[in-house]
Amino acid sequence: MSNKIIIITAPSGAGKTTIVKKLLSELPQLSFSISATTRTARENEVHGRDYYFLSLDDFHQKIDDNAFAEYEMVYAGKYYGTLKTELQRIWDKEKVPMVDIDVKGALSIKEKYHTGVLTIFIAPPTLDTLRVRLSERGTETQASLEERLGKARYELSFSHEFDEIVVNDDLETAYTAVKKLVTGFLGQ
Ligand SMILES: Nc1ncnc2c1ncn2[C@@H]1O[C@H](COP(=O)(O)OP(=O)(O)OP(=O)(O)O)[C@@H](O)[C@H]1O
Ligand SMILES: Nc1nc2c(ncn2[C@@H]2O[C@H](COP(=O)(O)O)[C@@H](O)[C@H]2O)c(=O)[nH]1
Repeated sequence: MSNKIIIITAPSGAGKTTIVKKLLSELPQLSFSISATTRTARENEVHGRDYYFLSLDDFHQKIDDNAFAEYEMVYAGKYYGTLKTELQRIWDKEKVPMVDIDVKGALSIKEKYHTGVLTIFIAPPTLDTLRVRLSERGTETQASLEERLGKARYELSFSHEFDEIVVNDDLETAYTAVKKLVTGFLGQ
């Protein structure tokens, strides 16, 4: 298999992680690209499964070593990045990295790797829906929720830069649309 990459991006709360998890459970050709981050682990998150949780010093060292395919300061002064070694680890298994990252990071990878990259933007039906979903997920403080919603307005203006846009209103409908795009890209 050639070195393909699938990127799913969206404003926080649009549902990309929900869709990505289901794709990973149904398509064994895919493997989750584990990002590095300087944010602290949430309850139930495991180092090396959900993220590589790094100290700020370690993250800076990897920036200096040019170890990232892309990285961004995404929220609350915390860095998130896709390690080149992570993409290679997945390609070495003859699988396709499933990359779940923010909009700017997605645009960087698209620009850097050009061919063999499928980019899908998951759009929320409305900004109000995002607020409800993030509140009900129960992971955000009032301040972090407002930060994510503020960024969402900006990120939505980049949706046209991606190969495909899928609106996640009804989850099953959105998932079916994304799966069709992914299997088409994988050549099935
Ligand atoms: N179509 C949908 N209808 C209703 N709720 C949904 C739908 N899709 C996802 N959700 C719920 O919305 C919340 C946000 O979804 P999810 O965590 O997948 O978003 P995300 O885009 O990955 O956010 P983040 O970037 O912050 O990780 C979750 O609680 C999820 O169960
Ligand atoms: N640019 C990157 N963005 C990333 C990466 N890994 C995750 N993310 C995005 O960060 C936010 C917040 O995630 P959370 O786990 O704190 O809720 C979310 O939008 C992710 O998609 C990455 O490597 N690079």
